[in-house]
Amino acid sequence: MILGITGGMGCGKSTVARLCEQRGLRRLDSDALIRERVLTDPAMREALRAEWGADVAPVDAPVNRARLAARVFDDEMALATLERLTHPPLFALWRAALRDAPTVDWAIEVPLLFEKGLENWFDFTVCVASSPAQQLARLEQRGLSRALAEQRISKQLSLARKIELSDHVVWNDGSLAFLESQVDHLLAALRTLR
Ligand SMILES: CC(C)(COP(=O)(O)OP(=O)(O)OC[C@H]1O[C@@H](n2cnc3c(N)ncnc32)[C@H](O)[C@@H]1O)[C@@H](O)C(=O)NCCC(=O)NCCS
Ligand SMILES: Nc1ncnc2c1ncn2[C@@H]1O[C@H](COP(=O)(O)OP(=O)(O)OP(=O)(O)O)[C@@H](O)[C@H]1O
Repeated sequence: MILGITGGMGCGKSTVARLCEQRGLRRLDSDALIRERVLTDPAMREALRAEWGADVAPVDAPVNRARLAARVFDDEMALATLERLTHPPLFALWRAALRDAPTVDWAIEVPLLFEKGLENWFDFTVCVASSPAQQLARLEQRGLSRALAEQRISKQLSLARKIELSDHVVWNDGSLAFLESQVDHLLAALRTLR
């Protein structure tokens, strides 16, 4: 079983994926793969330097993600360029992981699952959702300003549309215990469908 976990930024995708992992699924976090495997690749850093300069992708230091974010999230062409560079290596990493362990159950976090038409990778899609107030509060708590959070959220499909498109919805406005009980119910239901 391959679960695709999507949802609003900061709504709790990673938290749900970790709960799935604790319940025996293997987890892949697309943001972490981009950060740790894709943006660290020397050829990628060179491509980013050619596009946005050495203050974004220095020769002797890691890519400055805050500067890169500032360049792309207010410029649609720049965001498209970054996605064109980073998505193929991300998909190659997914493919290799799935190929190496074809019989395990997977929970894959994919922020842009519907935006990029990635449904066919997954047996089931799950949207993790919360109220806008809760979403912004959690993002602010993590140090992202309200303005930057809203700018990034505006580049994604609306949460309402993600809810409509997904097979299952986990509502994460309450306690962690409530979230855990929803994940337990969901996995029990999905396991009977296999
Ligand atoms: C711009 C970057 C460097 C900013 O890094 P940063 O550490 O600040 O954020 P991080 O990668 O942890 O992403 C946090 C959240 O931002 C949102 N986000 C990331 N990329 C995008 C994007 N292309 N479009 C809309 N929202 C995005 C997602 O909700 C994600 O969960 C980074 O997000 C990036 O390289 N993005 C492009 C790759 C991508 O499209 N990733 C999503 C693959 S499904
Ligand atoms: N039910 C909850 N109760 C309390 N805190 C929570 C709950 N769910 C998530 N959080 C916290 O909210 C923050 C955002 O959650 P998480 O990182 O799982 O979201 P995300 O959707 O993966 O975010 P991003 O889109 O930025 O990758 C984290 O600090 C997490 O610990």
